[in-house]
Amino acid sequence: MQLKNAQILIIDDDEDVLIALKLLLKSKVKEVVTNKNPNNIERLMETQKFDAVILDMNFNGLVNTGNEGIFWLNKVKSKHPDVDVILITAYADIDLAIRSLKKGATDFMVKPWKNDKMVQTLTEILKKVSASKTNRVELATKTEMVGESDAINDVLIKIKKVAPTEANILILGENGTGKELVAQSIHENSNRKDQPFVKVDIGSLTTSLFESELFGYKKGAFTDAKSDHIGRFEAAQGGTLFLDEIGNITLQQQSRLLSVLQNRKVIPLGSNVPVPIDIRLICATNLTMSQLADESRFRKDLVYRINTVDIVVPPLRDRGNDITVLAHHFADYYAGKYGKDQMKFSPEFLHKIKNHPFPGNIRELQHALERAVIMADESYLKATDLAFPEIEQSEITSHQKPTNLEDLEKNTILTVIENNNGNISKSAKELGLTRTALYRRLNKYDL
Ligand SMILES: Nc1ncnc2c1ncn2[C@@H]1O[C@H](COP(=O)(O)OP(=O)(O)OP(=O)(O)O)[C@@H](O)[C@H]1O
Repeated sequence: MQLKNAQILIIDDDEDVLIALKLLLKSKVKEVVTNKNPNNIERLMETQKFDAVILDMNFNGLVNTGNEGIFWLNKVKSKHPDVDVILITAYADIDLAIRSLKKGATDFMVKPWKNDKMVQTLTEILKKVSASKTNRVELATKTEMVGESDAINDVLIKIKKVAPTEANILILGENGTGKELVAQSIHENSNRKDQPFVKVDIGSLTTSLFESELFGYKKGAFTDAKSDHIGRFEAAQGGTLFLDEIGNITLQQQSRLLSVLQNRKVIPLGSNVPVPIDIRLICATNLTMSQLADESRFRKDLVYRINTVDIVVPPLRDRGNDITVLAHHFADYYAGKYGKDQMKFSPEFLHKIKNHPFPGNIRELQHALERAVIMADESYLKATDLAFPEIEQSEITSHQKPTNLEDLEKNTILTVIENNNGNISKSAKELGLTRTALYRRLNKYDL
């Protein structure tokens, strides 16, 4: 990344430091946000994406041990491992420098810093590829698989292991979790990457289309067969065939598929000449393994055949902070697509997104963000810009809805503040509280 595109957060309780750094960096980077209170770091970093944080080490004027800096460094790194942190301190201390570097700081500066050294350090840090800074598994993929959670990292580790093999892969996961993206990643990281990747939504093929689509046909094989047509198996020759929604095919279709996979040959309709096929097979389904094991629904021998290795893609609700990371990713993407400024999130927007169960997973989040970016009047996404489709809402089971009193109170407070455009006095009045009582509740719920 180039310095001019970077967004930098500076946290220091010394106003003069904040002003000096802002003046130095303002014209060189995309955005500089300054703040005096380290307690605000978490909120700031959730509502906006930062590429680097410049962090003071001594917030308590009385004790200059630097421990506070390391405490806040740990906080930043635990939630945002990709973000570079440069620590600054007025007290040169080599032990402290080494300690902070071991704890994940990218660099360390002593006050007063030299302006050109600060700019040079930032430039060099941002130039580095993020892959070298985290233990996230990096894959060669055209479509980026965004996410920092352990759950998605486990999937990436598995992809990296299985991709170079010829093993048949079965991908399991709820709708919209990214199964197709996983299949593409496997192909793009395999030895077949320069050959075709062919996707067939096999679950939606009617009985009559099943064979002609998959195995092809010869001219005259049936009334509408005006010319020869190669099937998807042949189209994927040398590459990867991705059969999506495999759990939805009939027992008869399963037996046809099994025989092709066993013989590694297809016979196009209207022909009696078998065509040898060389494909790597990846299948996907939103059924669980135990549903697939139900023999009245799915042939056991076919399950064995398609499933040398299985990869389970976790639902979004089990991916922790990935919801925020993906939301920023889609907000940036759609802001670019629709020619808008980069979007920031209001705390209420963030709260709403973090508390939605996302039954439609990443696809639902993606659509919600696209809509929010389109509807937003300014470059600040508010909770009211966020709407979740009825179709997904109906799938939310009652136990996922907030039922405890604290959640209800929290949601009511957020809605009222939003309706009053963030005006605390008006919101307190509407809620029948004093301003202090409202602030106490905002504090209690970390809002
Ligand atoms: N980790 C990710 N990072 C960025 N985008 C993602 C990620 N995972 C999924 N997506 C996006 O979410 C959408 C849904 O993903 P995908 O089609 O791969 O899901 P799926 O599980 O195959 O869905 P279905 O079961 O409905 O076929 C796509 O637009 C995809 O690009």
